[in-house]
Amino acid sequence: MSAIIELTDASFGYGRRPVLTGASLTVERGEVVAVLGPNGAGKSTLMKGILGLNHRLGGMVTLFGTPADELRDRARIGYVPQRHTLSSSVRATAEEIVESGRLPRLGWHGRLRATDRQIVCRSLDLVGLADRAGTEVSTLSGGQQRRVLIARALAGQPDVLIMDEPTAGVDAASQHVLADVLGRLVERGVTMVIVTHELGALRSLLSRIIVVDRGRIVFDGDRERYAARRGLIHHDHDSHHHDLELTPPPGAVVHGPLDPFDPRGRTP
Ligand SMILES: Nc1ncnc2c1ncn2[C@@H]1O[C@H](COP(=O)(O)OP(=O)(O)OP(=O)(O)O)[C@@H](O)[C@H]1O
Repeated sequence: MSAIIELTDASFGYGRRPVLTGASLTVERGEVVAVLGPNGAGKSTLMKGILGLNHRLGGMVTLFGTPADELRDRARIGYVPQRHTLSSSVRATAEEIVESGRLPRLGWHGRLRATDRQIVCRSLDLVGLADRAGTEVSTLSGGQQRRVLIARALAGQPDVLIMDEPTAGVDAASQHVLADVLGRLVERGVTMVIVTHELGALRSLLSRIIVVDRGRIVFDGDRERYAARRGLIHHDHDSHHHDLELTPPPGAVVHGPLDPFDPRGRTP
């Protein structure tokens, strides 16, 4: 069976400016991959690159065995963007928001049928918000809104869920609830790529860890290998990254030739 995501020497950026270069990686069905790295390293750029939301400046992206540009069924990839909560001006219930995630799956008639409604209910249930279906989202907490957005992505029945910092900016209690939600998805075999600053409660769920630093993938391995190499990782306490701020450790996976450009050296 083909890999869900396959990048071969891929470079992504904005306009013609490269931000992440020489990225090669494969995500197989059922894997749960964390993407770690300091602020501005290029983690979101990597996610957006996979989704085709920025410019690919080189290399190949293959999704479900098809070159990304030729993939018709975009709904196969669920995406929960970074720092995304719902605006207080959104007047919709949790259920209505989750229903909107079902739109790409509706037939020509464009109406929700009984099976669609069941999927919407199940998605809300999976994120622990079944009892809030009729609640206005603007009255929900930040953590609950994030869960509504995860449910919206799930309602599209994606083959892979890409989440950019699902636990960022929510309180500790909500972080644990979110980790439980992700745990339930792992039990169901949902393939996930999760950008995160802290492995924290997610650690036990992960099958692989990828580290991005200064626009390069500098580590790609399982939890054991990551734990073994962590000692080689240099901590920077000025950063709000609790897990790491690193320079490429010896033997790290660095694809392609070293790149002279350093995104952090640039003026915004
Ligand atoms: N839309 C954009 N247009 C131009 N440059 C951008 C854009 N988005 C990000 N960048 C630049 O790309 C670089 C990497 O940013 P990116 O958001 O990918 O990092 P990140 O690792 O996700 O950081 P963080 O942990 O802070 O979210 C930064 O220098 C940033 O300024």
